[in-house]
Amino acid sequence: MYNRYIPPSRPRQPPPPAAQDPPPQANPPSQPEQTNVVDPLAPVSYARYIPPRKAKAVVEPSAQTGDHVPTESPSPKKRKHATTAPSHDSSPAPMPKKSKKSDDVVLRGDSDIPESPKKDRKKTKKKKDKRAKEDDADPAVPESALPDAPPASSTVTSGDTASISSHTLTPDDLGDSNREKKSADKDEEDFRQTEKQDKSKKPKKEKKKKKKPSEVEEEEADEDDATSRHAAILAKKAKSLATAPELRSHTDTAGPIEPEAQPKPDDLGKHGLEPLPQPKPVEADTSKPTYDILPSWLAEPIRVGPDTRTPFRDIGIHARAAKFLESKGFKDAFAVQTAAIPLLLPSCKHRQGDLLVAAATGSGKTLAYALPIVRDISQGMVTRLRALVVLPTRELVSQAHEVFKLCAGAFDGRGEKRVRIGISVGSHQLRQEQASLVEKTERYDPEAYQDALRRDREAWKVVDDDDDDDDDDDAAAAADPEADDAQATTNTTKPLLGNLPDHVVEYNSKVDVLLCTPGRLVDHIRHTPGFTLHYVRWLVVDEADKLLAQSFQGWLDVVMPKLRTDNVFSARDFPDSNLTGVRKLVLSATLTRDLSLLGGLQLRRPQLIVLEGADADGRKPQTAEHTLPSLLEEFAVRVHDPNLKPLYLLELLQGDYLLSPAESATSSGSRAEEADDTSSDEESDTSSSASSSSTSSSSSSSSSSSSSSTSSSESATAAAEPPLQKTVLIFTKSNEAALRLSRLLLLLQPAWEGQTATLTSTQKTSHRRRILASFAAGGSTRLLVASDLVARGIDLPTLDNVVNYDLPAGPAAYVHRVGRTARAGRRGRAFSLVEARESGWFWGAVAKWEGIRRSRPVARLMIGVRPRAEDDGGERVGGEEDKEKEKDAPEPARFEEDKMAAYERALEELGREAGRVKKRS
Ligand SMILES: Nc1ncnc2c1ncn2[C@@H]1O[C@H](COP(=O)(O)OP(=O)(O)OP(=O)(O)O)[C@@H](O)[C@H]1O
Repeated sequence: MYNRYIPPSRPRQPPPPAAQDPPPQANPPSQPEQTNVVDPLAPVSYARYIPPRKAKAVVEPSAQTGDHVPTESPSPKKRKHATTAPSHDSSPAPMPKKSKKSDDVVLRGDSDIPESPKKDRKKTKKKKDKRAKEDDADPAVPESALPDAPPASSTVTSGDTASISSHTLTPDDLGDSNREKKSADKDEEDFRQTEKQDKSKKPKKEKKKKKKPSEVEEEEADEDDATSRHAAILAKKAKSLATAPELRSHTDTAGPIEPEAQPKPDDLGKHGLEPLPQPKPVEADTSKPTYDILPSWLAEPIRVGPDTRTPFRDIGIHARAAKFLESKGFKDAFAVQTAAIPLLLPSCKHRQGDLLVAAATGSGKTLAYALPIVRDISQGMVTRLRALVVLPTRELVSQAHEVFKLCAGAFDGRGEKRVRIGISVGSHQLRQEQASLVEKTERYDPEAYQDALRRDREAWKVVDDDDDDDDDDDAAAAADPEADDAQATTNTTKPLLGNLPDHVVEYNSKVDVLLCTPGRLVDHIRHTPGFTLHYVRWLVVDEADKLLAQSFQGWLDVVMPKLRTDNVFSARDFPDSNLTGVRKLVLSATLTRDLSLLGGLQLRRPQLIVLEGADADGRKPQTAEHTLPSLLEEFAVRVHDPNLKPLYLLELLQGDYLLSPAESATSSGSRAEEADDTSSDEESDTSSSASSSSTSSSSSSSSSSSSSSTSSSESATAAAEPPLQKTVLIFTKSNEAALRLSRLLLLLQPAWEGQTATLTSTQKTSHRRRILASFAAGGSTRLLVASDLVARGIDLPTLDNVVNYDLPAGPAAYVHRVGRTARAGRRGRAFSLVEARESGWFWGAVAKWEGIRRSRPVARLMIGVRPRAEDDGGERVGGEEDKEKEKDAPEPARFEEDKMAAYERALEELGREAGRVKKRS
């Protein structure tokens, strides 16, 4: 049943148009009426909410809606649908017709037979209504009976009533008068809302329509179209509702839909239910994970126990060289040397290819590659650049330089070529280095001279031809390093005109082996005339994980193509074997197993040597990523209060925790105890200014000289404090932290003044070298505070203790840091100060990580004085290892009061000194 809400009468004048909707540009505010009439949206919104008017006429007296009927009806003239909406008693002639329609609705609701009011409709309307009637009569209307696409525009006429009737009388709805009533009520509500919104517009529309009845007729015709469209849509819905149970029952009974049991494509099309295109099902990945398909050389490395020792003679080093080595303290070959050297000698006829070595710090990797390389080169006659050794830092270059010089001495005999070794680290100007690496001479060669002359003339011709755009080309060449490379190649392969007649310029390498940092190597490749890699047959990448992981000016991309080209016939032939090409040696204590990184090296027939013994718990050895020296002891010192960290360090340095030199020396073949200056009588082949024999004992700390302001009590303490006997390398997180800690230690212990040094990357290279030499040679320096600069590769044979005052950035850095001690078969100790917030990371990623192979677990060390539970008298618990009850001791460590007071005074003094430095700068 439908009801109609007739709004109460309102002021008749329409609201000012400008106040509600800003008028469009074409209709200025001065013509509000016209604006309303041409508004294209108005009829559409109105059409959507037209109420079922006839029904309302029938039920108007109903008590349900009676309350809403206004006492005063608006004038018929003001209402647009005076001819279409029969809600008002004063409606003119169409009113009876509408009443009849209303009756029809009621009838249809009861009898399921749609009766259409056809008589006063146009011909088209009749046809469409007839079709709608047929649809209603038969819910399973075939698709062919559906109406065509609806017209683009539609207006509302009384035909809408029929459409609404059709909606309420679908087969499913029939007999459910309550639902119909609710639906009608809802429609009525909607209409009321819409009517309220459109009220201001209606009177004008009505007025206009009254004036033009023909327009009203047209609108009625359009509304008929809309009606038929609605009817078609509803018929479609009815049809799909009718087929739905059928489909559902089919699915329920048949279980999963078989391909043949699915609805026919025609049916799916009818309902718009065509299946969407689906992606192909993903096939299950049956390939093996990468760790299972590692190349055999990586999966099955050559394993060697760390304690293996073999006389050099037994691994192919001839007697004289072996004797020379023995005289320098290298009696037997270490494990890694025992495994590697035979594979690199020409006597090895089997599988001569590239070699990768993953062996602990201090295991003697440098000698393992230096010895066979020098031996090979010593078999030749002419000096050519035959070996490139790339290292990440200057310090490592100069350290490896010493080992190569030692080996050169071992193979410097009758019938052998004296091997010349050069370094390039960027500490000198490029021009200086160029002069030390390449020699420029002139050779008499008329034929080559004529050839060079011809090329020279051709080059000038080309220059003349291209004169116009010369500038552009130069700029492009300058910006293109490849062009530089090409030019450098031409310079070295084709002789240039000399200054003397019939003479050509000739470049000769002054070195057989070049030890270099990657950046400087790239500089020489690009900018040094005559510098060529054509004859290189050894490429060593030491500390390979670092060199491959960091770009270093993309050095590998520059170097590798140079090693591929074979411009000079048989230039890379090995003298006493049938091998040719470049052999690559890749080494590190933390060697990467990342094949994508190693791929850049284009390895040929590689083999991997892994230095490893039994695990701490005696299990079968397994390949761990990193291996620590077997004689290294590790300790974790729990720092309860980070503010007191320097006191923990002081306590550690003064206590009995550190290893003494007497304790660290073992009988395992170490040459540390017989350390002497092996290089003093070596002739230097290069312009290197390295003078490792300097053993200046002066403290290097820039701030270590000032100690005058220490208090008398401190001086007294200092006088009582014996000088340090043990050697300690303390790592901090930065240069600044190293300087500060170093100064603080001296303020706390002035007696260590001449024994403490600081090493940072901000210092001059020569200064750093002096400090390191002093420390390595067992000079007066006992305490070295350093940043990570010396964490990797630096060989300090007499160093017994390492302290991680600040923890390193990662496990690999830890391995390299602690690996500065316990080298070459000596014992060593490493202490890490661990704050509470670092504890989880340290134990998880370092101390208990399976990726680090260690011969014994990391021990816990408690430092300081902690109150005893019973008497608060204080109990010294330092030195007790790994006691479960002390693991998470809640109460912080205490330090004696005089130590605390001295610490506070030292901090104050440090603050004052920092203030003075600030003022000065
Ligand atoms: N056969 C040997 N006999 C005695 N001492 C040796 C022998 N080989 C090497 N050494 C000494 O062992 C120490 C460590 O050698 P080296 O620096 O080559 O180790 P490494 O494996 O390269 O260490 P790192 O990974 O830290 O760079 C050096 O002091 C070296 O002189």
